[in-house]
Amino acid sequence: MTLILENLTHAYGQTKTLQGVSLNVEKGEVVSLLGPSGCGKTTLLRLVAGLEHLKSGRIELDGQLLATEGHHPPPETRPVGLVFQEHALFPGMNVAENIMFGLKKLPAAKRQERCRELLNMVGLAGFERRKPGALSGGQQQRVALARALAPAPSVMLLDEPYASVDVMLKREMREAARLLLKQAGSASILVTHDPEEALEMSDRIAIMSDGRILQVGTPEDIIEQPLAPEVAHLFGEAQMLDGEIDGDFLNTPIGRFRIPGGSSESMKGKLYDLVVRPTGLSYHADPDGEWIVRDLRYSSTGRILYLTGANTDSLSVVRVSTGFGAPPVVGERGHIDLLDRHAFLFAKKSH
Ligand SMILES: Nc1ncnc2c1ncn2[C@@H]1O[C@H](COP(=O)(O)OP(=O)(O)OP(=O)(O)O)[C@@H](O)[C@H]1O
Repeated sequence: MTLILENLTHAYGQTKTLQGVSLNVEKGEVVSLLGPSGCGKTTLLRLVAGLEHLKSGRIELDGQLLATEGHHPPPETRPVGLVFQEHALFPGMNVAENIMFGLKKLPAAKRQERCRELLNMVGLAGFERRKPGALSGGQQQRVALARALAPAPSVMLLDEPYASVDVMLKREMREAARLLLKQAGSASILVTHDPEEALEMSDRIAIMSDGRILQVGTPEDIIEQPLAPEVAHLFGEAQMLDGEIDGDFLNTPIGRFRIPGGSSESMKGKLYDLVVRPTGLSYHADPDGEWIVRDLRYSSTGRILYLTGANTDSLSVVRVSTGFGAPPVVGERGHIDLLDRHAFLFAKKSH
């Protein structure tokens, strides 16, 4: 076990930012913190980096205490590499000088050897003498990654590093960065609010909300077995609907759905959140059906149908995934079935 965060709390004045966060990150593992703006992701990174003082809890690295209440070693003494969105390369230094900045303790020959190695790793051999201003955004980001990795830190912290990169480049950079981080063997934490980025980059994802971690798991766990509506809602174009159990059906404002396997006695009359992805529903045409096809869209994984309830005036749609067979006709009626996968019922908490 490399990095252990234990029951961390933090507040800026009266605002509680972290409320008892615990997380372990193994050597060579990439863990993403995923959650909405303001949930405390950056604060968690800043605590590990030493840019904020911990109010309570402890941070351990390789069995050694790194920080706790009253013990805050300064950032430059921590074996931590940082990559932020605004990559903060030194504009007056060339690429090689930027990368070698954290290697001052090494003899010059070793420094240059490490710099060459890193430039090869990030695919920028030959760019040594360029100034950051003469590089593309993607190249600057790779230099920032090389600079952070140069001293071989035990921990790498990345805060929305690809937020300003265009979509096509983003995928390539994420793949390359993940391989580099795995190769470097650091315990890495990546902050993002983009579920796709978390899925592409991570061995595990920690879903955060309001200063707490709601769930930690592999991408597969998080997608297939979400433990809270907020978690289920993040992935795969999910929709969240309020509903009340009525026999074996869930009545929602936009229509009713049969519950696969029926409802149990204890569910009857209770309020639920239904979180459903288009892939969690199936459709078949039926002139007596309770749903009307309003629109459809082609996607790389099949067609998405947009349906409204035939017995409501609501124009709110439910999205249903179908295959590539003959498309339904706009205006036709049909049935929708909730499937066992990708449709999740969560009992509403009573207040
Ligand atoms: N220096 C500060 N002083 C006071 N409040 C702060 C400070 N930094 C952050 N906060 C507040 O703490 C909360 C958590 O902020 P934090 O930056 O950790 O969230 P985040 O999840 O990283 O958000 P984002 O995705 O927008 O960067 C927010 O309510 C924010 O307004």
